[in-house]
Amino acid sequence: MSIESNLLKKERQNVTFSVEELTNVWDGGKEDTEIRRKVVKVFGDDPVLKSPPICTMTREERYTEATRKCVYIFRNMLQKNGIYPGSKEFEHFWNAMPIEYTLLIHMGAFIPCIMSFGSEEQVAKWLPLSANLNIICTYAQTELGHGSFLRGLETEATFDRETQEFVINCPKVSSMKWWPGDMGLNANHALVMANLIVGGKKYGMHPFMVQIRDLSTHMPLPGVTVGDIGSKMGFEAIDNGFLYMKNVRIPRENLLNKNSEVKPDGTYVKKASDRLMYGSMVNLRVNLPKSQAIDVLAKACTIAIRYSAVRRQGLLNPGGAEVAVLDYTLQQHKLIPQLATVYATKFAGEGIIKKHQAFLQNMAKGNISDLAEIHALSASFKASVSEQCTEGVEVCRRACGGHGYSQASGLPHLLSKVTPTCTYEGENTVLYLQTARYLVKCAKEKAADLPESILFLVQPIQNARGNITSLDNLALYFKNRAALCVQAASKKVNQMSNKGLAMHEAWDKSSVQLVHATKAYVIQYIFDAFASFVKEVKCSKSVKEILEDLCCLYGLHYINNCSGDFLKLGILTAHHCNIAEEAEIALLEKLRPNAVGIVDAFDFTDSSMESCLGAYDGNVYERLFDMAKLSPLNKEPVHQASYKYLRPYLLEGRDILEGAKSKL
Ligand SMILES: CCCCCCCCCCCCCC(=O)SCCNC(=O)CCNC(=O)[C@H](O)C(C)(C)COP(=O)(O)OP(=O)(O)OC[C@H]1O[C@@H](n2cnc3c(N)ncnc32)[C@H](O)[C@@H]1OP(=O)(O)O
Ligand SMILES: Cc1cc2nc3c(=O)[nH]c(=O)nc-3n(C[C@H](O)[C@H](O)[C@H](O)COP(=O)(O)OP(=O)(O)OC[C@H]3O[C@@H](n4cnc5c(N)ncnc54)[C@H](O)[C@@H]3O)c2cc1C
Repeated sequence: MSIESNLLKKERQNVTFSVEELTNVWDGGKEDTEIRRKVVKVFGDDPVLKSPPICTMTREERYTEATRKCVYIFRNMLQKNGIYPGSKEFEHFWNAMPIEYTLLIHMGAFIPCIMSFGSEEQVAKWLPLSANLNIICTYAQTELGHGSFLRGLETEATFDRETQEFVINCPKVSSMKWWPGDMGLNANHALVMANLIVGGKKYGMHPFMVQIRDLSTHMPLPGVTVGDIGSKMGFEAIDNGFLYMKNVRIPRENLLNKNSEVKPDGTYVKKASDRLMYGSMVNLRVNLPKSQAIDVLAKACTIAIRYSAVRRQGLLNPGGAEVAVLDYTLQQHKLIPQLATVYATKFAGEGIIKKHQAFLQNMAKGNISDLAEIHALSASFKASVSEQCTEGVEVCRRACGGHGYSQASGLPHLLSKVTPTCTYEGENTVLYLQTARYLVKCAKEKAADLPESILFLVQPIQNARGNITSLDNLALYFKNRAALCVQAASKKVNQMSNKGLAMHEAWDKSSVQLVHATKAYVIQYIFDAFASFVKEVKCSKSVKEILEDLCCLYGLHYINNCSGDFLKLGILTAHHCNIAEEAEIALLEKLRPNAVGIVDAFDFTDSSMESCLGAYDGNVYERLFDMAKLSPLNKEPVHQASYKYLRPYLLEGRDILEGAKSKL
């Protein structure tokens, strides 16, 4: 056993709680852990799902491998192993997925969309075809020229009464669809968001099913120009695409018409609120943070903490032995708060998923009264979580020094996976502003008219009592800060508008404060949800203590990072801030011996991380060397480029050196 493996073994011997029990809490119960492990095992044992490490493959190989595996998973594995949407197994399915996958938009965005936008007949037609991969469909909303401002989308769907068809057109280069996943190479259909035009009148954005490729040859259909947009910062296995449509005709029935319809005579019938057009985005904003951001940070923490426990560099005691870098307070200050973020966002996110499910049940009965609240909550939650996780993964990457820059660490891959979560499914600033709009409205309402999650905005500020680092007091500080920030931002909007500025100008001039206030709102939500979870969870004293410490650390770390705000608003004094700072450092020291145990509890398999630094056995140096040997550049002892371009000068060098030698 290597020295490094031994070091991790010792770390595990010092853990003071049951790792298995914390895994159960993380998964949602013992039974869930068993189900997740069963699913992970089925995937892990299957030889068809084995691939070379991604850092040894070209983009084309990565796309091909990911497509091969995903077709196999979706066509052969899910049904055979009882992994159906809605089942417990399906909830844990993301944990088992290969490190790179395609068909994500088809399965994760298009299928939920057809179910929310399609009539019963349309769902009956398209759902089985798409579930069986008989058609591959992308979600084509964003255009080259517009992504955030959906009213600016330019693609048109004009009704032709004579032929009972819609004619789809991208009038300008800027109107072509750009970015949709699975569209460049795999899709033969696109759910196109286009402006509906009937009899010269514009009705705004509507969803249309458009066939883009021939069903037998897979060649683009007449009028369709489609392809891959090229290499990106990450997502290299995915064929994000462009789609340019010129006079593409589709039958009238291809307008997804659960919420609105065009009758054969051209009459436009609106059946439900326009807002439901945005429903698919709410659905993804609620559901994607867990698999695309929180789990990504959890993996980065696992890699960085295991590595920091075996990486020995420098001395703490002059004359003593070299220490693991995790023993430095500053390394703990980088990494352990990231663990707290993983826990806080995961448990807060579960609350939002439950709220969304309740909303969907009410919507099925025709009640959409909670739409504004769930939109505001999901928009700011997606924005805040993606931001926190992206920053966290980069902290983990840099905390691994030089090796964190190597693809072999697995960290660059995780960073390039998490960073676009700040952009897709709504650019974060744009989403924060959406929530701000809701908060400013709520701040003017009477308590009786507000949902419980927002009541604190209009209630009197309460003072904290007793220990300033208790979870109750921390929750109160966050609530007070959010309420004061929202009130201040609303006041600024009103003052500017009272001075004579038009509302949109007053809004823009206040937007820095509005986004700041929204961030304060969503952090209080996350902290409150995590603190409530910690209070209520049934588990042993030792596991509860870990969760309480992580929750307290989440609060303190945040407060210490923006203490100026708390001081400015009069919520904390300088004395309180000093106490908070010392309390955070004390918590880091307390959690340090359990850090490896806490990341072990995530229970990630080595193959799900593909990291030489983060493997369970801690054998980092041998793994790095083995991976370097697999580099395609090492295939031959002399690379052609060195031979071709350098050799003439090297030969000159040889002659000079050997000439010098013969003169001696
Ligand atoms: C398990 C599953 C995992 C799956 C993993 C998949 C991985 C995925 C991988 C990658 C996937 C990537 C896939 C992709 O990236 S797909 C592309 C995603 N694109 C976006 O998200 C675009 C972002 N832009 C927008 O959402 C809109 O244009 C906004 C909202 C910004 C403005 O728009 P607009 O200018 O038209 O509207 P308005 O501001 O006048 O507001 C009008 C009113 O509407 C209300 N409103 C606005 N929005 C919503 C809403 N959503 N629900 C309910 N209500 C909403 C709003 O509060 C206001 O209400 P009120 O104040 O008047 O009362
Ligand atoms: C990896 C990836 C996958 C994607 N997959 C899909 C897909 O499957 N389907 C699909 O349709 N789209 C997809 N997209 C597109 C994505 O949804 C958009 O890029 C996203 O919505 C942001 O829009 P934008 O690019 O127009 O940004 P812009 O809005 O142009 O943002 C540029 C800057 O302008 C700022 N800004 C914009 N509006 C405002 C405002 N009102 N106030 C203040 N600041 C503002 C933003 O904050 C940002 O700083 C994907 C994108 C990526 C990166």
